[in-house]
Amino acid sequence: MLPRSVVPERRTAPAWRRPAQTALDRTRSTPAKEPTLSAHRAEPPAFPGRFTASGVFVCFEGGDGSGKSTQSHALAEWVRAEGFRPLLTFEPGDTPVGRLLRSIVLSPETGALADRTESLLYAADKAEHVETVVLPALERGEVVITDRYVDSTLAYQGAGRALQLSDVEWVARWATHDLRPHLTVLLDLAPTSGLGRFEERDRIEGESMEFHERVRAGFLAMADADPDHYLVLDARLPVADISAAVRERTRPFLAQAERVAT
Ligand SMILES: Nc1ncnc2c1ncn2[C@@H]1O[C@H](COP(=O)(O)OP(=O)(O)OP(=O)(O)O)[C@@H](O)[C@H]1O
Ligand SMILES: Cc1cn([C@H]2C[C@H](O)[C@@H](COP(=O)(O)O)O2)c(=O)[nH]c1=O
Repeated sequence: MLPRSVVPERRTAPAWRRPAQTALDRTRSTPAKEPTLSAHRAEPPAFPGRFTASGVFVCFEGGDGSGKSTQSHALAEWVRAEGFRPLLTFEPGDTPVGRLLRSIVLSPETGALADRTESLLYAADKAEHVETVVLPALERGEVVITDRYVDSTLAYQGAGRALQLSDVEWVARWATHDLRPHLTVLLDLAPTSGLGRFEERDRIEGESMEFHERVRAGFLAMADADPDHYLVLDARLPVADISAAVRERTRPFLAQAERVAT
């Protein structure tokens, strides 16, 4: 090994370490460089939200059993029929490490977890998901449809658990590069109805009704605060009616997706 004094200082990263420009670099609200550590200390960074200019990012949110999976599949089918490429995905668990995280957070055998541990495990799943699945697909101009995203952690860990919402949000926004869906569809349903749609309960579904009521209120508050990016639908409506409303709100965004070559 060379002594430190003769190792030339590298002022810029070598080309192989410099990331290529991504869809995220071309978002509408883009601090291209991470603030320095001292900047973080002086002024906590705000999270204004970043929306990619390529591809379309649609998210389904709502309580357990509200119909997210049914509707995400229906939207993906329609997107394909319209001549675009859908990428159907979900949180937690749609990456190799995410599968392990999912089994930890959802398996009843895990038992009690510290609220912060649970929050960080979900955040880790999101970080991996955004970096390896969501962003690359948006970069390719695809229509990414995710069953749950950051709002789920804001509702379940932020409103449901005894954690400071702003802390949960900071971690989740940081984990996801503050990437936001162009549209979030909130399927609103009373927890008694949603949980009544199936018999088995995972670790989170097994929480009290008060917990699930706080989660529902958390989702509704987020949608209320930002109507431009949310579509709230009554999840008791017939499946076909919900699908039609979702298609109508999604259609204008397809202009920024890549058509499949024919
Ligand atoms: N609009 C609807 N009306 C009545 N039943 C519905 C409706 N949408 C979905 N369902 C039924 O409710 C159950 C749960 O639906 P689905 O799996 O799509 O919900 P989910 O929100 O993805 O659930 P989870 O939170 O467990 O992931 C399924 O049996 C599905 O057929
Ligand atoms: C993404 C995310 C999810 N959860 C909870 C919500 C559900 O109870 C489960 C996921 O189960 P699903 O059948 O796949 O919907 O996890 C959460 O608490 N925090 C999150 O960030």
